[in-house]
Amino acid sequence: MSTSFSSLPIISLSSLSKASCDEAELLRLSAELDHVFSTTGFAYLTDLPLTYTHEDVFGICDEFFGPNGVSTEEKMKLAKRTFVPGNKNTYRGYFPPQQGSDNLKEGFELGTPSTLPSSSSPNPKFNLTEPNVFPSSQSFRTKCETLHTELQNLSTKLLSLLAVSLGKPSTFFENYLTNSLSTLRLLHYPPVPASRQQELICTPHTDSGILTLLHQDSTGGLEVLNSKNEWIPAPYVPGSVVVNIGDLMAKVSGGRWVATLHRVRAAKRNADQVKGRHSVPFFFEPGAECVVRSLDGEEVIYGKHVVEKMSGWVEFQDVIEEEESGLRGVPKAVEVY
Ligand SMILES: O=C(O)CCC(=O)C(=O)O
Ligand SMILES: [Fe+2]
Repeated sequence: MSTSFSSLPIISLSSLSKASCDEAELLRLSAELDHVFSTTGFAYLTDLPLTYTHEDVFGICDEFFGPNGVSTEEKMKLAKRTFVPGNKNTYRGYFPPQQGSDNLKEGFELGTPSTLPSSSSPNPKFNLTEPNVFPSSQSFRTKCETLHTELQNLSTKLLSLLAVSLGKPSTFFENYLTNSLSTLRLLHYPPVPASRQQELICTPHTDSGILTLLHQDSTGGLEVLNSKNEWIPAPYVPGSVVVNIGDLMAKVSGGRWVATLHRVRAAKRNADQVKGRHSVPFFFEPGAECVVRSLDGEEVIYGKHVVEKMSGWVEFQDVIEEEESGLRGVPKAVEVY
């Protein structure tokens, strides 16, 4: 159960960067993670074992979404097939703002830089293991791939700490790593007009998967729900990423950990907020064929779980057919992990 917290706890990961890690320190860190996931479900992680800075991350966003970034024409070449029926990519790539919905964000998504063996998709409309697509800039691609690799490594370390906190061997979640479908998502919420300040730009949701690591810019607006039904602001803490667990991991833990509701409201606008908001969630995901077992014995195939989660997404709708019959409507929802 989520508790009546009034701010998110901060956990230092400095011990993960040390050449030789003290066993007692790792046990303490594992207990700390267990505590936050059993109470708030959310925390800030600081002293990160990452080689790039917060500025580097948002520099990447600017390279894609900024005024000198990727042109609309090039973005549409990278758009998923739902948005551009002639394109090959179904699962990775660009998604444009959804006109007509209250959720005007655009995003660019990639999976692992490694080639994944193809897997029989639970739904023929999506190829979960398809290769990434990128704009022409090689340096943009390299930076995105580095970010993905480092966040995957960090997630791997967190998973072994979480395994220990459950009284299991540190390798307990190792089967999640084979052909992992983890997704790195660059997000841009365009600035909202003054009349819409404080309105929701990302509707309340829990993340559906295992573990999320979120880089957010300093715009603010992220809020997390506590047990008293109060929305607690989670502003940017310098040098941090926000970590939270998803519905599936809450289930894996037999309900010990909590997947907490969160949302984003448009921040009060000031002169330097012409860019809108950028955030970069990394969703740690097992492989499509991974059997995710809960402590209470339930099992789900991860690929099946993903496709079920997507049933509310715009990609899931038969847009091409609807377009052909002139019926294209407002999507039910945009992607939320
Ligand atoms: O943009 C944010 O800060 C949060 C995004 C988020 O919660 C999500 O994509 O699941
Ligand atoms: Fe989320």
